[in-house]
Amino acid sequence: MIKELPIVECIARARIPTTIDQKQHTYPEIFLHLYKNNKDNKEHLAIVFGEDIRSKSLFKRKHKDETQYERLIRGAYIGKLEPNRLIADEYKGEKLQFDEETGELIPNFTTNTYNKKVPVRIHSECFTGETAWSARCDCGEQFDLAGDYILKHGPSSPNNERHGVIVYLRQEGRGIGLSEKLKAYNLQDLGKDTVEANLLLNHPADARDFSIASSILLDLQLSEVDLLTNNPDKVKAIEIENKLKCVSRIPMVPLSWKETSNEIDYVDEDEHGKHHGIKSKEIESYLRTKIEKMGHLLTTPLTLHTNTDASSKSIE
Ligand SMILES: Nc1nc2c(ncn2[C@@H]2O[C@H](COP(=O)(O)OP(=O)(O)OP(=O)(O)O)[C@@H](O)[C@H]2O)c(=O)[nH]1
Ligand SMILES: [Zn+2]
Repeated sequence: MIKELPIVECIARARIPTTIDQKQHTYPEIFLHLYKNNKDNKEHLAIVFGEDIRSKSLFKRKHKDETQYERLIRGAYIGKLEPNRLIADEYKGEKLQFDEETGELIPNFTTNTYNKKVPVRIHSECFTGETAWSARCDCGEQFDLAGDYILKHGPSSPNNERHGVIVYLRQEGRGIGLSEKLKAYNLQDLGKDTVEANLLLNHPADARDFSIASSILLDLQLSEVDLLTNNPDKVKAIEIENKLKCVSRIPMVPLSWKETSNEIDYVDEDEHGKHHGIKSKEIESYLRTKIEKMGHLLTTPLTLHTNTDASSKSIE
């Protein structure tokens, strides 16, 4: 069955110098792409590692009279921005060419887009976990791990720039929004698990739609990805026949499980050789529910379960 894909358009892109990878003192630059789409009115994002991964819709000429300055300002330029630069489509002997009819970029061998297989994380917004230090979930940790993974394992170009993408979807609370998620948290404190709480509020266990992520990856002209996730639904949801393939799944093992699992080789250790993951009774129950009720592909460590039958279960 051919999936009907949302239409996405990258409306702006900007270079972000980062604070990540501090141990190696390389501080890589990333390129933040902001998208609009025809399905919801949210501004979804792609955090792109690799200057030469190019968004088709960003580079396309908006109209015949679009000026070079307008293109520079919305981020549709090659090379680097520097004071007094005036031309977006040319840089150090490279020149973009466009189809006169459609305004689309014509790929050529100097200005081609990077289209090899890259690691990708599809991440859903979580204000509580990413901003408010919540120990109820591992979203902040997963976000950081995805960046660390790309910087260690993403394919590199001759200038040592790693390639990968984090698609950041504005689907707070698995799509139910922050206010409903806060109500769900109160239900969880009343003894319900994360799935039961959603259902009691008349929401599905997971209200998300990952098709916008597929459209964004296709717009970035990627056709093969390694997906960083434990969620089998995401793998199924983002694949598009003959266009977008998930070649392999990279498990996201919680850092606090590191002592019982040797699956992470891309995280910096502290001076004592330790990693510091989230430890709380809430995260235990959050992860347990994901594994037992949402089919997440994690091998459960013994400490996670009170009942011995479940404790020996290996789901992968
Ligand atoms: N409704 C609800 N949403 C939650 C709760 N805890 C976290 N979330 C949301 O769950 C989403 C986390 O999703 P992700 O980490 O991207 O994906 P996932 O389905 O957990 O799968 P992974 O790729 O394995 O991490 C975010 O939108 C969070 O805001 C909760 O208790 N209830
Ligand atoms: Zn979260």
